[in-house]
Amino acid sequence: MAQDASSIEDEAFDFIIIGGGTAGLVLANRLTIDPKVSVLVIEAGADRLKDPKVTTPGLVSLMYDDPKYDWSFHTLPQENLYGKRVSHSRGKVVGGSSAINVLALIYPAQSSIDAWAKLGNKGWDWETLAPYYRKFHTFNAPSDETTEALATSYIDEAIQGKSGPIQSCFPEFHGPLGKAWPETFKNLNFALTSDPLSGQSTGGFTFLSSVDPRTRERSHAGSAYYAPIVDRPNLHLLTDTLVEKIVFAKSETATVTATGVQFTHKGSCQVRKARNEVLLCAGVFNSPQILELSGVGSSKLLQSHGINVVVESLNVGENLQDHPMTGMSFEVVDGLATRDMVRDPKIIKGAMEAYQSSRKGPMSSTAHSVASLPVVEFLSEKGRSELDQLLDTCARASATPESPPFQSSQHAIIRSILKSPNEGSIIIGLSNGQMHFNKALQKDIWGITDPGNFMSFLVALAHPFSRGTVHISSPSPSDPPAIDPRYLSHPMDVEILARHLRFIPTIAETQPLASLVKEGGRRLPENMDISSIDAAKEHCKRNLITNNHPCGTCAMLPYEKGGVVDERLRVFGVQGLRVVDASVFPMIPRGNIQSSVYAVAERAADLIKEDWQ
Ligand SMILES: Cc1cc2nc3c(=O)[nH]c(=O)nc-3n(C[C@H](O)[C@H](O)[C@H](O)COP(=O)(O)OP(=O)(O)OC[C@H]3O[C@@H](n4cnc5c(N)ncnc54)[C@H](O)[C@@H]3O)c2cc1C
Repeated sequence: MAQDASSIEDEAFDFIIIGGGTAGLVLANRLTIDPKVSVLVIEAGADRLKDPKVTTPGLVSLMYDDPKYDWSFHTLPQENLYGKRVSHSRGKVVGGSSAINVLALIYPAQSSIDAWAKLGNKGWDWETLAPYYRKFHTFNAPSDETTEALATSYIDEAIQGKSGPIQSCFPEFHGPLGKAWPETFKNLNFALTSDPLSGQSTGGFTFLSSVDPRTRERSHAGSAYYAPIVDRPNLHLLTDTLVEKIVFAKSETATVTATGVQFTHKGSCQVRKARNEVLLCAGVFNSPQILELSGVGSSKLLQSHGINVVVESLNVGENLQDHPMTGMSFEVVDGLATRDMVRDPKIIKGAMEAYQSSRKGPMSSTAHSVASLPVVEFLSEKGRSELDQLLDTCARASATPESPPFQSSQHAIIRSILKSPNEGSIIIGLSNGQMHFNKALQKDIWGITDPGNFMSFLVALAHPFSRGTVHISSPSPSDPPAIDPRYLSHPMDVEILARHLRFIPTIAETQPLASLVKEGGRRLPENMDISSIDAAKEHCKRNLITNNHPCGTCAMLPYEKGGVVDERLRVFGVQGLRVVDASVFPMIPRGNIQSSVYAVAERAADLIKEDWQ
């Protein structure tokens, strides 16, 4: 249970978990099933399990850029985005980013996960991981009315999770937009090919949400993995506590072992010992930061900040990947209700009352329409040869003597995915409200500042070539790390994104969605020009945001290929230390990544238990 550090003054623990977020709480739950195993979780944020902003799906955007919930990171000025600093929310509460995300439960393509094995990680292929995508969740079937309206009969119940902690369900509140979406993609010859959990699908569909259908509240690592076991005597959680560094011991034979964790709690600096292992689950930006602050990283960088080098590990903080996203908004026909209507306080009041009294209405759900497509222009014979030419030109432009060690094998995998007509290279989402892609802060991107009601199309690159970095900016644990995703630094990324962007008007002009777009209505951004590829590329550069899926900064790869952890997630060069969170993904999977974080953490729990049997 959550407690004061003074009440656990002299204790050592079998495992100390740094970060009570998505992956950290999966480990906490699974490891403490054995009452003989003691676990301490240390979380920088507060316990807000009962906070309506966390629990109510429709209130999600109120948490962004609020330090009570959000680390509110910003990238360094991005060279290819005219110096824009892209804002990155990250959950700073019990449950981590799963407590503030937009609840989309989407599964990756098989090829995305098989890529991990191809890169040298034995046992990390789809076949091994598929059971873990089922283990973390329980699927809840929709009503007949929803099955009909949102075309959800694609669900193959045989492959869905039956007893996992996270609850998945479809929204029972939906309007004409959600209904029109799957039908529109069918009319574009992009009907969903199979249940996405098969790893084999492309096409447009209604996706599941991480919502508990009994309460219509968010189902996240905090509510589903931690809250039910809060009374286990072998589990301890310290909240509002910032980890400063991992403590190491060096043996006579120079073996380095993680022996504990140093943290600040209520203004005092303290250390707790770990008998077995320290499990670093602080997320894609903070995990590499904590390794570097602890002396694990590039000696050149650490020495420049006056930090003692414990283990030289050149790849910490490298290999940062994300799904860059852009899009546009279309005004909808008069009378069609969208999220924009919440600008009227009476409507918010009514929606909140409906949610509180019967768990119904707009507050009970978030966006639920998505599609995964290949580049349509590249499907013809002419298009295929254009793609080959582009790939060759871009490969020449990006190959430099300083190319990172993982680049050529990762790029070969992306090339083969792009060339397959059965793989999606983009995720297109629909949001029922206006969006402002040229803004930097999350709250401004989602702000309802323009008159009128809109629908927005979001286009996110599923398989980016660009790779960035995150490194400490100072020796102080309180200073945010320097985040540099190097968005669009590989020329192929903007080529793909621009082509998909130009496909949006075709979607908007296809029935039945077309009948919901206002004739002669406004479009955002105003004066948008995507009439040529070059103009569309310019739109991408000026209107790029993140789809919030950064990963890869403590990559699971062979060391010489750019790895930080091995295939049992153990940090190279150190005993008793693993990383378990989105930072270990060697390559970003297609689609939203929380399902992969849960699956990886479930598998990690099994690996840890196996090693300590
Ligand atoms: C705004 C947003 C929307 C998203 N939407 C979706 C979506 O709809 N669907 C989807 O699939 N994915 C979504 N994602 C992505 C997904 O939620 C994350 O990738 C995933 O939850 C990350 O899990 P994690 O375990 O790696 O890190 P986190 O869940 O972020 O956990 C890290 C934890 O470590 C703690 N921590 C960090 N540093 C320290 C320190 N020094 N001391 C103590 N504690 C520390 C943090 O406070 C946090 O609780 C979204 C993410 C965001 C931010």
